[in-house]
Amino acid sequence: MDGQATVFIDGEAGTTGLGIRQRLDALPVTVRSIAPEQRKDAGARRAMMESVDLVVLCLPDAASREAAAMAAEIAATGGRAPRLLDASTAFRVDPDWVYGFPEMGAGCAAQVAGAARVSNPGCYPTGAIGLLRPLVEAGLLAPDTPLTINAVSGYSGGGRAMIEAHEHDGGPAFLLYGLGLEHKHLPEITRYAGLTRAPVFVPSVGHFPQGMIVSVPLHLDMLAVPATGGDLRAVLADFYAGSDRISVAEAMPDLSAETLAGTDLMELRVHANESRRQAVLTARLDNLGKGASGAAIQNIALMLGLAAPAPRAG
Ligand SMILES: NC(=O)C1=CN([C@@H]2O[C@H](COP(=O)(O)OP(=O)(O)OC[C@H]3O[C@@H](n4cnc5c(N)ncnc54)[C@H](OP(=O)(O)O)[C@@H]3O)[C@@H](O)[C@H]2O)C=CC1
Ligand SMILES: CC(=O)N[C@@H](CCC(=O)OP(=O)(O)O)C(=O)O
Repeated sequence: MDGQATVFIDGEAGTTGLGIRQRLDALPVTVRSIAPEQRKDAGARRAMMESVDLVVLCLPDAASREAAAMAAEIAATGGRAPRLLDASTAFRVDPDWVYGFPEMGAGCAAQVAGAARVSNPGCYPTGAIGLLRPLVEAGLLAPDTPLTINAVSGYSGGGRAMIEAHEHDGGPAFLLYGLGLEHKHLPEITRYAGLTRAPVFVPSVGHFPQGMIVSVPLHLDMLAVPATGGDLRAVLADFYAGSDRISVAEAMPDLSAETLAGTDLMELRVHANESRRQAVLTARLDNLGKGASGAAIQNIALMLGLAAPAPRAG
């Protein structure tokens, strides 16, 4: 690639787009932006697409699908189609897209680096897969274990509309939702955690802007082999030993969801009570950091062959 790579963020003014725009200042790339009044103009977006190396889609699912179709049409008609990184849920389990979770295992970063289309992981799945996949791979959790995942997110997880609802109208202090048990993140959690049985997923949103905890209660006797909380912790610590963003931390008596707001970090913990043979696994992250824009900047750097910037660490 001659000169600096060019990047267009479709949805730059949105919550995730803004976080990516700010982080791009740390990379040697040229960011091309669309005039705000043209941000939904299909012709202007198409022209921008044809002029850059990478388009980052920070749009609702339907608009992402339209944008990806536009890129495919550019390619099919002999135009210069860009590579795509999509922040939405639209393509997370699509076989034509690479799932952009570089820490998920050997070879994942290289797959992202070589891909034409990369799907950025969801915020809740980053915590859930981060906790569960190493334990399934190690044979401690059978793929068909009946699991429950509880989670709480800051209200920025619902994008501009939910931010406005909380900041102008005063949203609910705590809302349990997704009680139809069909949350949009279930397919990617199930697939990339290596499970064959979909977990019961119970998300919630609190009246705070940013931050997230994903937690998985376990009876240790449900494990596939006899093991202690210390064994679970050792597997996780070994899995993430080389990561500068995901760490395995000491168990705590309580956890605040907001502590990692503003960072690109994720902390995993195993809180075990051996005499009861019980444990709770937790992942704490910023839904807008490692759960969205922080992960996107890792994927952008990989796709463009650049060193990832140091993670925001608060
Ligand atoms: N918030 C979070 O924690 C996370 C969000 N995501 C995903 O990122 C994506 C963006 O979410 P988020 O940033 O929160 O949402 P926002 O609502 O904050 O931003 C979406 C942006 O897209 C623009 N937009 C909507 N429709 C179109 C269109 N047809 N053409 C061009 N622009 C359009 C919106 O403009 P306007 O406001 O004027 O309509 C807005 O600027 C979603 O798919 C979401 O699932 C991923 C991980 C975490
Ligand atoms: C609090 C809240 O509403 N959260 C959103 C998830 C965040 C999001 O937009 O999903 P992605 O991370 O997959 O893009 C939800 O449950 O639908």
